Amino acid sequence: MRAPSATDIAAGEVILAVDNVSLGFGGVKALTDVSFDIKKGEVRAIIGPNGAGKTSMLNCINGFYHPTSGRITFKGKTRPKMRPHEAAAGGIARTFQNVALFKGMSTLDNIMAGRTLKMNRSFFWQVLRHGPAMDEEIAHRRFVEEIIDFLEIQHIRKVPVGKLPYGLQKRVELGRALAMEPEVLLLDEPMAGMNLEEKEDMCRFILDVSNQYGTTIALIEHDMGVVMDLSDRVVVLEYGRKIADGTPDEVKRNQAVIDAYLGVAH
Ligand SMILES: Nc1ncnc2c1ncn2[C@@H]1O[C@H](COP(=O)(O)OP(=O)(O)OP(=O)(O)O)[C@@H](O)[C@H]1O
Repeated sequence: MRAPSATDIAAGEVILAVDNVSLGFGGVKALTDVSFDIKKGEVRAIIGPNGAGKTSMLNCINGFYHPTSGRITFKGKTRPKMRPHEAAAGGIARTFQNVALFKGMSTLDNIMAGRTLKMNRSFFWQVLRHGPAMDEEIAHRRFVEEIIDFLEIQHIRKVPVGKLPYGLQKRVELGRALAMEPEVLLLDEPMAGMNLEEKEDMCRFILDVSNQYGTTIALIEHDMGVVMDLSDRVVVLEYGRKIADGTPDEVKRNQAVIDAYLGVAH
């Protein structure tokens, strides 16, 4: 989907690094001194019990929160403080735990909304829908149609997303994130609230995004079967601290992880 550029990191190299990141809300320490990296092209899971700091970590990575201390490096450069739309324009897109779409708008328009970041023509030309802006809009629409085909949602392209079953809404949200042509895609509980069939479909699309487009994916997921099937590496948080990091098999056998999920006090 995305053409390689000279500044691209090679597959398997670190594309994003989290170094000693801490985040506090008043007296609550959501994250304490967390470090891990994400390699280009991998599927990286972030797991942990409720309140472990997983969403806070994604929010730090996409600029929604600013770490109290520590740093985040993206493509070899320390990330300055930035807002989510700046992070998205820079190549980091995300989806949310609860679907965040324009419910009254169609599937097509929601995905097109994700594309606005890529639009170069001035508002003046866009309003006129004339000349260069028209050519650009046609190219963007073609790109969005490709995503719609890829996600097999042609049959709902005109349907307002508020009328769609939950599983399909999550798929549209994935489409909107893909419309930004992200280098790193952050997925916050992409299977939450889905039935088994919807989960299987979503798993397949996530793997296809990874395999066909080489998009780097970091995901938070509670379903351990899904995590073990999808991920190349898993980082585990508990009470805002990293307690394990490794392949799914390594993490599954890690005693601290077993204890955390069984609720054993440390
Ligand atoms: N905006 C906020 N203000 C105050 N405390 C917060 C805020 N966001 C998160 N927290 C606290 O930070 C800690 C980590 O929360 P976070 O949502 O990151 O965990 P999580 O692992 O994503 O949990 P879950 O699996 O339940 O979604 C929790 O104690 C939470 O209450």
